[in-house]
Amino acid sequence: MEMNLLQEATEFITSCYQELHKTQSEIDDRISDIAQQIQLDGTYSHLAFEIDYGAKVAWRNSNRCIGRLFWDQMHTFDQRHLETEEEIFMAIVEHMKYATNQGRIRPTISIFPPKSHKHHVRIWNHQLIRYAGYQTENGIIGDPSSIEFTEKCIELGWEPQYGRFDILPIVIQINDNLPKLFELPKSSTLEVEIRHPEFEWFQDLELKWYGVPLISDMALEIGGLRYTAAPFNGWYMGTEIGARNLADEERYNMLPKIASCMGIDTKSSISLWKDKALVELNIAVLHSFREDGVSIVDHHTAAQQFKKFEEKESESGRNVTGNWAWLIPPMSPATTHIFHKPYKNDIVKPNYFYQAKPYS
Ligand code: HEM
Ligand SMILES: N=C(Nc1cccc(CNC[C@@H]2CCCN2)c1)c1cccs1
Repeated sequence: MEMNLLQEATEFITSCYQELHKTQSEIDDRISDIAQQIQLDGTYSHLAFEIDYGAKVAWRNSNRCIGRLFWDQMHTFDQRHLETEEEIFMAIVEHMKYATNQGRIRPTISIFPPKSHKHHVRIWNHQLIRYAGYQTENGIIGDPSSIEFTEKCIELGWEPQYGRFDILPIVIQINDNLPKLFELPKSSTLEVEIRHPEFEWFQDLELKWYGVPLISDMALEIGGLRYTAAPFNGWYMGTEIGARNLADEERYNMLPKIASCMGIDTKSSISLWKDKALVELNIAVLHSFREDGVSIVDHHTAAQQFKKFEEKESESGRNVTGNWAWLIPPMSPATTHIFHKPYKNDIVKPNYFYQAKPYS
């Protein structure tokens, strides 16, 4: 059933204040204060501790996330006072430097003004750091999943470089103004060159990936308010890079090349050449990040951490919700406990949600 703003706010304040061991009278006072704000203004605003807690619980409620053990250890940058695209871009660079931390990645979220009648902030990027993709007459260059957004950037004046790993500009739009483009400084985009611990030839593939995954296109919903620009980061699980981004046929499609460099017959599947290439690519990703001191987790360790999360949640008297198809890793899924049990995919708020693309 559809809840109105006051009902959503009441539900959030009640659960948030109870979990923070506040008194019933504090809850009642806060709710009547919010009711007054909504009466007067049609909306309300969160206190700093409410928004910090809401962002953490939204992570705890993210059914597709295997990394939730650390849900209460995230840094929140409260940037709700910022008004211009330039200020927002500077805050994004500050977030990236803080989160990167020379490789010892810190889970971090920056929260820009929520959607209201006055303003609506959108970051057009899917992730703050991502490689461009180009459809050219002799094939695709770069990341195929970025082709549409790259074309948009070029339309808005961005100069294409037609390389395999060109970092895209940040595109920020406020209300219906023309979106503004900003180039990221090199110092804010740590990258890892992929090499293999045994195969010398691996580095000749000239593969690399960026160190910090920073999702910037999801909306954070807390107590009925929608934060449409709230970029967040954690660290990578190795399979995201090694079993999807560099492996998928519609991404960098590296498995045939790796298998042939390994001298494996790729003509028939029965040699399991794809699987052998996949394992070595993932070994290379984990090895390179680890050797460069950039945080990363292998899918076995991540699954163990998720198990601990499940145990901690039940100790706290909370049910764990999850999306099984997303929680199992894309490599050797049945070697994790996740594969062998069901999860209820109920949607609980606060949470992070997809939102309509701001461009067509
Ligand atoms: C700290 C390390 C973290 C790790 C290793 C991790 C791992 C993952 C992985 C592997 C996925 C699946 C992504 C995919 O298959 O495309 C995922 C999904 C997700 N994670 Fe985490 N995560 C971490 C931190 C976070 C943080 C800090 C947040 C938010 C505050 C978060 C929120 C989410 C959400 C919302 C999804 C679903 C995204 C979608 O539906 O497309 N995660 N996570
Ligand atoms: N390790 C991460 N991976 C991650 C998390 C959320 C979303 C995504 C991107 N998911 C969408 C892509 C594109 C289609 C299927 N996967 C990656 C994190 C990103 C930000 C915080 S943790």
